[in-house]
Amino acid sequence: MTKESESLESGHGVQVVTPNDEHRFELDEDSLKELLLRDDIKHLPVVLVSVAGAYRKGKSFLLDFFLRYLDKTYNNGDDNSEWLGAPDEPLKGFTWRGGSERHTTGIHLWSQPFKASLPTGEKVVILVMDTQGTFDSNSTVKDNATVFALSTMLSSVQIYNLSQNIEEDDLQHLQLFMEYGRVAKDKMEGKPFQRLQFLIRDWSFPYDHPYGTVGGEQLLKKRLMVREDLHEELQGVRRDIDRCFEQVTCFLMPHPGLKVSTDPNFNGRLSDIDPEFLKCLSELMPMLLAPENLVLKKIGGETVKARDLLNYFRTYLQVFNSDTLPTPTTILEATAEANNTSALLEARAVYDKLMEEAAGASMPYLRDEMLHQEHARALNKAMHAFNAKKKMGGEEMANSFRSQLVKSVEEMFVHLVEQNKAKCMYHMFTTPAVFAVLLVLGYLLSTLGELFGMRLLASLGMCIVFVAVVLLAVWGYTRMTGNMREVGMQLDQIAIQIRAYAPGAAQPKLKET
Ligand SMILES: Nc1nc2c(ncn2[C@@H]2O[C@H](COP(=O)(O)OP(=O)(O)OP(=O)(O)O)[C@@H](O)[C@H]2O)c(=O)[nH]1
Ligand SMILES: [Mg+2]
Repeated sequence: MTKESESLESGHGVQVVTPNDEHRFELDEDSLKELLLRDDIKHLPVVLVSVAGAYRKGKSFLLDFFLRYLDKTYNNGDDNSEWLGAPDEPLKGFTWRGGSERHTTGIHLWSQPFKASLPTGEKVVILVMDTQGTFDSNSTVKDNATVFALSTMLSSVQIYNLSQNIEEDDLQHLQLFMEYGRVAKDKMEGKPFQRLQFLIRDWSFPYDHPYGTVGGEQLLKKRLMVREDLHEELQGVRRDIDRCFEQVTCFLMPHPGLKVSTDPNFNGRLSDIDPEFLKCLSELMPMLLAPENLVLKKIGGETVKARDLLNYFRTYLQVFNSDTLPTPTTILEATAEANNTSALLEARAVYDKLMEEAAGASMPYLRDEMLHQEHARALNKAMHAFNAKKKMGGEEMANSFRSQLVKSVEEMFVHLVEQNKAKCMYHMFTTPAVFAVLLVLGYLLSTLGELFGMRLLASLGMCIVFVAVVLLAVWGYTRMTGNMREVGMQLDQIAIQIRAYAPGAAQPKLKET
């Protein structure tokens, strides 16, 4: 399914992960498939921007500005100067609200993916993720860790939304991935995660560090500095953050004004927001979302495509739905399996495409040896595609997935052989029947011509009879002797074409591959 004309108004947040009463998380696979397997995006590399952090800190609110920026930049041409919108326009998108009770639960993705081109010309798709706030009174430590871990592992840009400052606790919450990252680092190419963006809301000390990137970098340097006097564990977290993320940045946001934080009737309109906050938003958006700053999701050194993401969602949900938090080794093994599965599915798609072109349901009958040749060629190409992908989990795991690929392809081939035979059987009956009907029609035409003294009609009838007899004889010869198979196939095609003119006649639909 392709959705060409989308406006922000018609989009909505899709809850793809929902917590249940037993503190487990359920994946809405159907919704996820509808989004990730769209024909126009499933093959595109993914940029996944997520916002995570404590509850009631303006995450969903901020994401709605992301959506406005993305919509103006990627759906409405090049000029995005007016992206902030009109002064009294209510802020829509992911639902947000005031009050002290938590609002967003589980994980939501925006229903409209944004298609973009990198400066290199490469086409990518940008997905936006909103997450459940952590540390509300309904969630356990495991719930919090799960949502945070899922969003960090699935995103290429994790925006860590913090209120007022970077505290030691905030760094501690990154511990689980840091341990994972440490284990993963030795087993995969490159750093396990891409970009970690600290976003400090309501920064109140611009005289220490100014709002925006400059102050953010100063603060980050201070907070992440590995000082000798720090406890061993605290030094470890700092080192791990650096080891695990390709890029760690920080941005200081001013307070948005009292209307935003305290007015129950505030609807997000710009005129109620402090201009300094809007100025900083205008600095932050291109820093994260302009084409030259987009960060692709990579796992095990391999770029993740939209359809692969489905696989990773499934895998991570399964891993995190155990009774206790999974160990880094368990997560790593699951990641390696998902990574091999993606390579397998991509290779299988290569085989399917080539065989569809050569012997798909709509293609004519193919001689047995040619069908085998096509199969060998397609399998070879599929193997090549599988081998070309960087894979985690070592040679042993890759071998096991390689065998699975061969097995699934061979099963498919059995089906293709049957389908091909069915096409042959179809012609076995159809072709002689068409030529026989032609013969009878010719005979009738010549008899009528004789009867009414119309010699031209009689001669035409005899010609048709003659041609039909020759066609029948040649076709019979090719079938009985197996000689001149190309000629036989040509005759089958001629019969199909003649039959297409017959009223109400159509070739029966053969089973789709
Ligand atoms: N103080 C302050 N309030 C903000 C800021 N941005 C948004 N708000 C307000 O914070 C409240 C909560 O906003 P949401 O976007 O729903 O917060 P959230 O983090 O998504 O909350 P949960 O979904 O419950 O985790 C709203 O009343 C917003 O107007 C900010 O930068 N500072
Ligand atoms: Mg929210």
